[in-house]
Amino acid sequence: MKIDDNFFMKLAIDEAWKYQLLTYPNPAVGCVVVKNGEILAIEAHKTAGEAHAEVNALKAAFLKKNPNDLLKLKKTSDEIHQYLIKNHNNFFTDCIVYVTLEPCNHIGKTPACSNLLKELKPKRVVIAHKDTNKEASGGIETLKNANIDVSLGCMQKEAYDLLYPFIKWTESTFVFFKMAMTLNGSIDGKISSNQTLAYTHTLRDKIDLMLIGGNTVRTDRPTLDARYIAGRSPNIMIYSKNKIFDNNIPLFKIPNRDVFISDDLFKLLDYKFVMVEGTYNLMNILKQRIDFVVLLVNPKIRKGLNAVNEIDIDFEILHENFIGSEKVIYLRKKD
Ligand SMILES: NC(=O)C1=CN([C@@H]2O[C@H](COP(=O)(O)OP(=O)(O)OC[C@H]3O[C@@H](n4cnc5c(N)ncnc54)[C@H](OP(=O)(O)O)[C@@H]3O)[C@@H](O)[C@H]2O)C=CC1
Ligand SMILES: Nc1c(N[C@@H]2O[C@H](COP(=O)(O)O)[C@@H](O)[C@H]2O)[nH]c(=O)[nH]c1=O
Repeated sequence: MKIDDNFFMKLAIDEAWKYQLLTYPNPAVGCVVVKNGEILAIEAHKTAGEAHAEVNALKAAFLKKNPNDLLKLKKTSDEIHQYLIKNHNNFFTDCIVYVTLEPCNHIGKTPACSNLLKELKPKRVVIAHKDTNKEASGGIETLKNANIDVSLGCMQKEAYDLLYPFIKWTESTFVFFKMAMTLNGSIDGKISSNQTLAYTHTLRDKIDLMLIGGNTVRTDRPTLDARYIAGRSPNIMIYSKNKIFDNNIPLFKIPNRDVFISDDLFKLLDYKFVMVEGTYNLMNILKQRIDFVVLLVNPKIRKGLNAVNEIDIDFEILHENFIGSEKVIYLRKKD
């Protein structure tokens, strides 16, 4: 294996995928810091409002070599920025920083990463993809103006796949289809472990709208909240021609959220970040509208409903992660 820019950038991309969709409305971003060939930090942006990937990585890199430094007490992005700018002691001048997205150039909920890098003056900054968001872009210019060597375009295709949900929800609506199954394709009953259900509930907590099929509501009588993480219950659209559902189904009893029944899929376009919880009936109906499929696979074989259907779709695997001993697979339909 060649230890080159692609190698380090791949580490940054893989780290960012661990938080894919969880950073909404921000993009998933990863960052690696290398000092004289040694990897000091592999970090990511984890949730909106908290430190960006670069800030987490620069902090971790500095602490790797200065483990008792007061920096370890600095928690917020603001505090880390200010501390590093005052106390970097030229630590980063022989470092290369790999980042999957152009460092932000604006002050949002956190200060600008381009300004921090400008002050720390790493030897080189390698960037996979330009920022598509006009408000935050311009980081490359800022770094170049500070005489920092910048390379752009390393692993751009992979970085684009990583960035795609952000591009889509910024411009219009990003729709992903979440489905849980066993190895032999059973889709009914409790398939996922509690750890994977907590991941599902974390997604429920982040989205603007959940779409669910009418049969699922009638058969499963679901709750569709985020109780595994004590999170926010999503607003729900039930896709059905039928306007009457049993009011005693638990999902109707959850306070502080909207539930509506509709046969109009254009309603999805009123939202930016939509999760469909479904299987093959709904996937077939929605196949032209789905951006990603998020498949949760529990490696067990069980008897159960194996939703065979007149369905024919080819996918590209974009990424795979483990959640404990289960797999989460991110797929995109091939054209
Ligand atoms: N393992 C997992 O992750 C999951 C498993 N499931 C299971 O899978 C089974 C199948 O679920 P799934 O494939 O998601 O889909 P569903 O069978 O729940 O949903 C399909 C829905 O589409 C509606 N529909 C079809 N055409 C139209 C139209 N033209 N206008 C309006 N509505 C329309 C039907 O509505 P109508 O009500 O009018 O018939 C039907 O309720 C469920 O019963 C559930 O048990 C479900 C979700 C996740
Ligand atoms: N069984 C199953 C899923 N099933 C989905 O969860 C719904 C039930 O939600 P709730 O009533 O809130 O528990 C069910 O109708 C279906 O949409 N999802 C998963 O990630 N893993 C699982 O094992």
